[in-house]
Amino acid sequence: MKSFLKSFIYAFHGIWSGISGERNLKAQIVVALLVIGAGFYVSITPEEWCIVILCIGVVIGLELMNSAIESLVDLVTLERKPLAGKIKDIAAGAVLVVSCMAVVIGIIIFRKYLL
Ligand SMILES: Nc1ncnc2c1ncn2[C@@H]1O[C@H](COP(=O)(O)OP(=O)(O)OP(=O)(O)O)[C@@H](O)[C@H]1O
Repeated sequence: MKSFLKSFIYAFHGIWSGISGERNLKAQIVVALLVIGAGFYVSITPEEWCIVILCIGVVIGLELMNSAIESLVDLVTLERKPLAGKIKDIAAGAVLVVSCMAVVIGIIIFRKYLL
């Protein structure tokens, strides 16, 4: 039980260091808060809330993973190497794919309330 609690504390510490160190993550959290505010404002349905929360979680979770991969690459080498750049670019690309998907889903959900 104690180690379970410790893993939670380490995970929260990881989330906090990701947020405090990464500009992109801060921006994504601001956008997520705006979307949540908009959701309350236009009273989206429970099903729409599930989709919105899932999108926010996936984008922020993947961004945290991207930060971890960037840190790992920097730990392995701080020299400019094509493979290091490629790894960082692929990880950033994964965030971009999911972010675009979240934007499209957001437009589909909020469109009917805005029109
Ligand atoms: N070690 C490296 N070797 C080659 N290219 C790199 C390396 N590190 C980063 N890059 C390239 O720079 C892009 C941005 O990387 P990153 O966000 O880590 O910033 P940085 O270039 O290390 O500088 P900073 O951390 O100051 O923003 C990567 O997506 C990659 O294309």
